[in-house]
Amino acid sequence: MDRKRIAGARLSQTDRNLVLIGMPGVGKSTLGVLVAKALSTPFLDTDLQIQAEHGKRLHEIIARVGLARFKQVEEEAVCSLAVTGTVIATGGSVIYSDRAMAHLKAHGGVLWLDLSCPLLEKRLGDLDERGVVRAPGQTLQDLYDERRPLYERHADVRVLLDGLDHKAGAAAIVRAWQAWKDERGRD
Ligand SMILES: Nc1ncnc2c1ncn2[C@@H]1O[C@H](COP(=O)(O)OP(=O)(O)O)[C@@H](O)[C@H]1O
Ligand SMILES: O=C(O)C1=C[C@@H](OP(=O)(O)O)[C@@H](O)[C@H](O)C1
Ligand SMILES: [Mg+2]
Repeated sequence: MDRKRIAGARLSQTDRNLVLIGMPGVGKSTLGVLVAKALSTPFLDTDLQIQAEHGKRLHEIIARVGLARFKQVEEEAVCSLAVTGTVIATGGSVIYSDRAMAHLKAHGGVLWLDLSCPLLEKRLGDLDERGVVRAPGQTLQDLYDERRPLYERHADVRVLLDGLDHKAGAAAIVRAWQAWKDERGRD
């Protein structure tokens, strides 16, 4: 379906995308797949789209083009999405782009996956190997403090994942999604 048709269409409730945002390592990509399986929807990971377009890993793209350009690349990739009824895992830095977030929100509900910073720290290895949009010397805690208000601002719902394994985390997301739709009178 092309973007014009989506923009002009009245999305039915089931057409809404379920959009996952949150810090790197919180589980958007892995839990997103489980949620898509549970809801019998397609799954799309914007990071994988960007990697496939460039034929490179994210940290290599960031190293090559720099942080500012990477944010533009991410914004362009997100703004060109034209899917419906899909679980979308975003990259953790997408919330720096108001334009990307507006595009995602126009066609979806946004769930912020949150995990306390010490738990996140335990889970993540070398941030440089992972490829994270951060200034030199910025710690994970610094990044969490910087981004928390942005995730909060852009999210329709926050899902706290502390103490939940993959299965329980995915189930919590599905519950939060259904509750959000029920609250808004959606199916
Ligand atoms: N609920 C969870 N409990 C334990 N480990 C998890 C959980 N969710 C994700 N992980 C692990 O954390 C790592 C990062 O997950 P990933 O989905 O890549 O995060 P993101 O896409 O948000 O950066 C992966 O190794 C994944 O298996
Ligand atoms: O938070 C970030 O700065 C980033 C997170 C990555 O995705 P995940 O959130 O899936 O790790 C990826 O988009 C990119 O390397 C930048
Ligand atoms: Mg991911």
